[in-house]
Amino acid sequence: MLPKQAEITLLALPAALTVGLALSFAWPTPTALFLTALAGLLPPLWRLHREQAALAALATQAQTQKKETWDFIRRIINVIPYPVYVKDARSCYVLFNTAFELDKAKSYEQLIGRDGLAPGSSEEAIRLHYLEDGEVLAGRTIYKEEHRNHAVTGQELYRVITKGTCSDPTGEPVIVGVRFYVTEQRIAQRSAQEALERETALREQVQQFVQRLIDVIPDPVYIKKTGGRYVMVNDAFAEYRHLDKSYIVSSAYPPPPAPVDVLTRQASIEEDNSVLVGGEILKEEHVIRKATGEEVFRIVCKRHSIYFDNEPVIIGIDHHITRWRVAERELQRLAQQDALTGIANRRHFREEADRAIDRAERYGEPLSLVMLDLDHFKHVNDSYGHQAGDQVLLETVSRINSCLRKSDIAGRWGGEEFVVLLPHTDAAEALFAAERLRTALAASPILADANALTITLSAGFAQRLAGETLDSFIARADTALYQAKNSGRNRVVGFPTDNPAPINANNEVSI
Ligand SMILES: Nc1nc2c(ncn2[C@@H]2O[C@H](COP(=O)(O)OP(=O)(O)OP(=O)(O)O)[C@@H](O)[C@H]2O)c(=O)[nH]1
Repeated sequence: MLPKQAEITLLALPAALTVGLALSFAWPTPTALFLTALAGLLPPLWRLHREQAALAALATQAQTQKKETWDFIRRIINVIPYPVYVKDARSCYVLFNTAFELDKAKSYEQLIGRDGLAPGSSEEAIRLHYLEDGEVLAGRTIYKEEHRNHAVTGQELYRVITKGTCSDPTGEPVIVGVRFYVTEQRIAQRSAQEALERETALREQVQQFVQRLIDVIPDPVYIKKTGGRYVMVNDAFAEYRHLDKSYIVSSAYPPPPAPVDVLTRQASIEEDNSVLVGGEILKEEHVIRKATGEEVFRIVCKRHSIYFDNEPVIIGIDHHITRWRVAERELQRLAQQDALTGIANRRHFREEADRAIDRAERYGEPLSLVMLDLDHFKHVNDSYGHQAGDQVLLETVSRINSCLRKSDIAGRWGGEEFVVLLPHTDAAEALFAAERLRTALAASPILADANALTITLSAGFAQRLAGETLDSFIARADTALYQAKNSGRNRVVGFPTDNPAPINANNEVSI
């Protein structure tokens, strides 16, 4: 647009030309000539005027178009619910949406054309602000997440900020920034993480408690996953396996197999598989044999369960009862044995004799019994002492045992009285067996407390009659023994099988 004076000048020039020409024809003075010359400048000045006017119009149009474009872009970005802004090369806001105004908690007027720095920002904050904008203008793209509190409301915020550069409609470089809020997601993530951490801590506490609980149990207890992977074992289990507890549960795959034979192990694997799919194993007392040959008595219980990580597991307890069984066996042995001589006591002998009678009855086999009594044993005790008497009893049993077959059963009937059961033996064979016993004792003196004592015994024997009870059987042998004592001692007397009546002198068998 030309200034007003220039327009007046240009409009005055045609008038000056007209006046100049009229005067030069009528009165050709220097003034007229000057005016004529001035009028000659008219065409170029007019052209200049037109060109300047056109330029001014173009500039006005460009400004209008830029404003329209800016307004259009602003309408577009106003639709975006996240703060979006454009800054010029001086880091001042030239365009932004209403979400950005709300985000900054400032009005349009407070933001437009300003750098947006909070009043009182530190020099370092200002420096970094311009440094980052400078880098963006140089081509760097910013992508960062910030965790902060809202300047006005104090609300906790998480936002992802992106900044890049491009040219504005006039070709000037600008910074385009977008703030994307992820507060809800991040808080939800954080809550989930905190919940997970709480659950993990709780799980560890529960695991520690369970560990302490099972460590109190004196029997091996374990929790096992598929493939024999142990996830928890107690002290007793580690001790039984002779392995470190942490090694058993941390070893990748799987710990050394249990020290049992192959068949036992295979059976155990099959049991595990059935429990893992929901079964249950309860094995009453049974015996396994360790590789060392040692017997282990136990009661096994395996139950299906779900571990903390939702995997199926076996909770197992091996109730070891070996020491009770060993003690029980020992008690049984003691209850069955005579304390001094170690052979069967009267009660156990009767049990064994009952079984032998059953067998003999079933198979129709002969069965004989010999009652033995030391002669004048009281005299040994009285003369040499009780201890010497004991030594005599021990040696007597030793000699009795040396004369018997494996299937024969010897017992102490009481005091210095013994009983021997002879399976598969009839009266004739029993006579020889009893005589062998008598001879074995009388053959050589017994050394008792440095005294060589010649000891003899008397014996009575009987062959069992079909259907006869043990008491009757013993009574007949005892009757024969009584007869042996009465007829002089150191002898064997049999109760005849063909005459179950009480013995008398005529049917006595004596040697
Ligand atoms: N040292 C010892 N003596 C025992 C034991 N049990 C019983 N006696 C003794 O054995 C003796 C048995 O004596 P008696 O029943 O009179 O019989 P005996 O002296 O052998 O006479 P006869 O049988 O008639 O030949 C008693 O003195 C008992 O005290 C024992 O375990 N050890």
